[in-house]
Amino acid sequence: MKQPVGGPKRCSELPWHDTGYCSNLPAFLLFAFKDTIDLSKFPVDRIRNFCIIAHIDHGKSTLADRLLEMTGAIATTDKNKQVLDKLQVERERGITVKAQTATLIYSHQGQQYLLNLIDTPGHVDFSYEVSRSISACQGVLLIVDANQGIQAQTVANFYLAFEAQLAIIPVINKIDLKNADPERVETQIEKVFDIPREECIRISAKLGTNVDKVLQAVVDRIPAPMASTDDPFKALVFDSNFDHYRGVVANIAVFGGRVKKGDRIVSAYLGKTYEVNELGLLRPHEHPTQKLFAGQVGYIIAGMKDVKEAQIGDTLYLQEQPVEALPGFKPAKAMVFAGMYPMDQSEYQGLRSAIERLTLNDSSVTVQRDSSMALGAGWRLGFLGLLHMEVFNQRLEQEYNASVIVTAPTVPYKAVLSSPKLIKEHGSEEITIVNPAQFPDRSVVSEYLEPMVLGTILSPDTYTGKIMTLCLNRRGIQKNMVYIDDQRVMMKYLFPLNEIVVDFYDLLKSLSSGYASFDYENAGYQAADLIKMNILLNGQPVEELITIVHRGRAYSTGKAMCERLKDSIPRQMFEVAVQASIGSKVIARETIKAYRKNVLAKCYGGDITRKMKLLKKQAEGKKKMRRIGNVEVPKDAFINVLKRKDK
Ligand SMILES: Nc1nc2c(ncn2[C@@H]2O[C@H](COP(=O)(O)OP(=O)(O)OP(=O)(O)O)[C@@H](O)[C@H]2O)c(=O)[nH]1
Repeated sequence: MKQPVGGPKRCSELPWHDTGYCSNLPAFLLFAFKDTIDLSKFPVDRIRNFCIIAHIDHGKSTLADRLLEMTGAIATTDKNKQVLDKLQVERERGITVKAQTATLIYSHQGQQYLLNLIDTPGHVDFSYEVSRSISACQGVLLIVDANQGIQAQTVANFYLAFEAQLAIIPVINKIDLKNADPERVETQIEKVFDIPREECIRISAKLGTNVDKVLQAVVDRIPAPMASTDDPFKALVFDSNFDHYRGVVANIAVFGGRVKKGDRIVSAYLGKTYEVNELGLLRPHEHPTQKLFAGQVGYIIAGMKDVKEAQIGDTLYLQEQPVEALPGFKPAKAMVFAGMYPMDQSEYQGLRSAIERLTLNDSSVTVQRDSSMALGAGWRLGFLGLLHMEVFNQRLEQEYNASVIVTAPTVPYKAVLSSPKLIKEHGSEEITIVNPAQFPDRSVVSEYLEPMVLGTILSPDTYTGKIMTLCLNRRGIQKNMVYIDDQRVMMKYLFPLNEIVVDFYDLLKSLSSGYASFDYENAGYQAADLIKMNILLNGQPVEELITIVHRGRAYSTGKAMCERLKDSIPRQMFEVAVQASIGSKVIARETIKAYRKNVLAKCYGGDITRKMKLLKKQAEGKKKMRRIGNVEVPKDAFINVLKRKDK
């Protein structure tokens, strides 16, 4: 592998390589981890594997910081803020995107315990990360904010843990807040989850209050993993990362036996054999050890060159001791698709390599090559949700300095074909359409299907009326409505995914002054009367703006899209007609008046440097535009065009 100039040294070149403490960490950190951990000293009954689950911002990462501090995994300083949120985007947005693992050593009643903690993301788009973290655990800490109470993701995450039959420890966080009402939250927990209020632990993760009780509860209430070192080695891959120097680093939970450096292991999924180069614990940084035993959670590096080789949910076993594969997971299903194009075709290669590298670490993104008349060569990417897409985009810009145009997101529609010729061509009667430009015509289709979701909304009851109107506007069908205490309601709605994917959550938040929360789960497909709507700029159809709409909504959606395009496309030197059409019939039109922006108009006199500065600024602004036909379109216009302004 090529050594980057000035990059970190490879393990084998570091002076302490032979000591078994090698890692890509800087030296001062390495010495901090020079405590030898004899893992064989931790029999399975003194191991606890648990994850922290909660609604966004209820304090998972802050609690994880405190647990790491209290067990000595990191030093106690006020600088420990969301230590497990390692990505720049996580720190900027204050959200967890990727689940992280940390092994803690905890002394309780004279005994040492090995605790494996997995901090998981709270947002609905990343619930896939939660479900796979759960599969490596026997218990969860369910965190609920003492002020906000149970929210939509609390409910969704509770059910993930409940269905997996894990021990659930309810933890009420932020009791230091002035408006904290732990009594009320306990009532909600009793009512919604049927957990006795006595089981709740009231804490302040920020101040560290009662966090020791959480550690005790982990040991007392979460069962040890059911695994034996006498069994053949068997491990579940529950996460993986790509490291440019060492290849794939797979996070594993050992369900039986033991594995050591130099062992030859087999991936049950691919049937390929690898040699174990390195393994160890995550504390939370990599801490190499000689072996991993049944019940433990750690990482393994075995010369896998692509994350596809370390399939999430795969089983690893020793070459000489084949075992039956563990159940694994359903692959994450992309629910939102969008085109991604370089701002300029000369940046195509750079963007391609950035996308490839980023998808190496995020196997839930699907990538297909695509091209368009206006935007040139690009890709069609599939994401778990809109936030996932935004985070991916932000990471491309921040970590790879790539500037991209993202087209309007769409959901995966299906069509049942009626034309025998097309059925033969596609090899099946039912096709999935992820690019609206390829939406088949009604004449060759017997039925269109759209993806549905079951949404859960929790809100104070004062906003119920407004929320019901919003849901109705989004073709929602109410399935259920219950009070979870004397002021808060939980509503269940069946929605077409397309209606909630772009801006539903923002609108729900703003009409409830931030108090309502929303989560959803897939609910299959339903037949729908769908049509393809074109958008034309000066008579030229723009493929990237083709949208699939429900027939009953075509007129209002077309009108709204034209209005929003009028707002986002700046005036040009000529008049621009923005039209929405169905087939050849124009259903809406807006006109952008001609205008010539003379940036020097206010520049009196002959200050040449000032003039140059203004002209440079204008040129930079133009770089963020894309020419479609003869019209300059800002890159954000493609995505903003779908954002509605429901009342
Ligand atoms: N007052 C108070 N604030 C807290 C407490 N715990 C966490 N916070 C704050 O709540 C905010 C969210 O905390 P995080 O730990 O990032 O929450 P999270 O659940 O990990 O968030 P996601 O990763 O986005 O799901 C931060 O501003 C924390 O400082 C607490 O006990 N008291």
